[in-house]
Amino acid sequence: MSFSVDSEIGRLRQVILHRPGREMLRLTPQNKDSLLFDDVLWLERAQQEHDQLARTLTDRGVEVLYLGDLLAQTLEVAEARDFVLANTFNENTCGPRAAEALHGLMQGLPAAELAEILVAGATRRELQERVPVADSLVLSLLEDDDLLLAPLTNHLFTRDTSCWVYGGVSINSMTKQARRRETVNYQAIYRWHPFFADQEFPVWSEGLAAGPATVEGGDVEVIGNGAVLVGVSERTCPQGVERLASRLFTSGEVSQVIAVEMSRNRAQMHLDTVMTMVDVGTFVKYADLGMLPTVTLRPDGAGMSVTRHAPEDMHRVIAQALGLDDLKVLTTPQDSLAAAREQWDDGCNTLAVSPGVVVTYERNVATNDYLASNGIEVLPVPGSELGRGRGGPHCMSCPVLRDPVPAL
Ligand SMILES: NC(=O)NCCC[C@H](N)C(=O)O
Repeated sequence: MSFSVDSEIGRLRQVILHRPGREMLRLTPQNKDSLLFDDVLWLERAQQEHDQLARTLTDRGVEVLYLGDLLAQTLEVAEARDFVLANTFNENTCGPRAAEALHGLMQGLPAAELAEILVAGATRRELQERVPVADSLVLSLLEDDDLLLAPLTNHLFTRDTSCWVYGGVSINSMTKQARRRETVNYQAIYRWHPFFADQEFPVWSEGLAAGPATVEGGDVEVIGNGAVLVGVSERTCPQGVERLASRLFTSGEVSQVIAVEMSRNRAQMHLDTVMTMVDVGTFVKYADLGMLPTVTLRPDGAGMSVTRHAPEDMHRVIAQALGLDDLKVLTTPQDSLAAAREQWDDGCNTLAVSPGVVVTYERNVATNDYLASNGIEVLPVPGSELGRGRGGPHCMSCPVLRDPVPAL
């Protein structure tokens, strides 16, 4: 079988999710900001909510692959384990003394236990109980409950760290320190997990190697017809977009990339926090986003052409990329206070399971009603706990396989 995501809305067949786990128990009022959460969360309830998201998908025939399982199975492969450990426990991250001891300890753990620690992180106490290290300056300056290995609380948002674009995957270099180690885990999974290792597919970005040319998957929307929409945002920089575009153009699979120039702020950290595709030629869009400048990149000989468009042309530019005269843009009629609240709660962050059928957070009542009144089938899921990390169904899902959208 091969993997392919050639639209945002084709029938979803396979998706990677991450069920929140013990990493969330590390969140405190003191560290939540650096871990990119707005509050601590109640893990059991978050897991119930997440299970309901997964059930909603499986009820629609979607196969759910869990990141925790993929990582554990990957770590059974010796080369994968070496790669992950070398990029997690090394002299730059732990200092030479602790790195040596921890590397040795982790090499000996069963794969499932190691996978759990890599995501949940580890405190000085937890590590010292297993392998006492007397000569580490790094460990000696930590308190017992300080985290030497940070928890990966944002693995929950599987969309961002890797994203499938037509027949290949972009393993992304992440902007925020709290998310950089997620990339290590995905690089190992895509290279060594038998599910992926046995297949041929292009890798548009090899993760860590992209360094400061950051792209996050929440900014990448595969709108179809050989086009990709990418937000230039708080998280995705122009260098990253240009690099991704040149790889996509070389493959011949993509004929244009439209970069959307966004403001840089946390509430709108990725394009999918303000705008997602819900049906053929149809987007849901945050009321106060307005019209944004866009830049169209197209292959041009060995290079690319770069065409800037005024903000008022935003919808027309996207429509033309889809071969349409205009877009249908669904913007919930509500005052800007209500609109800002629903945007904060990921009202526009929908995950399509097929054209015109989307999973959304149930709390965004006005947006959900508006979508339904425009013929979109809404599958609401709870998100009171999950939403504390500022991501909705689109952020929490990495589609690996979608059917092509049937011709109208
Ligand atoms: N695509 C998305 O918008 N993902 C949400 C990511 C939330 C996460 N707490 C972050 O700040 O990166």
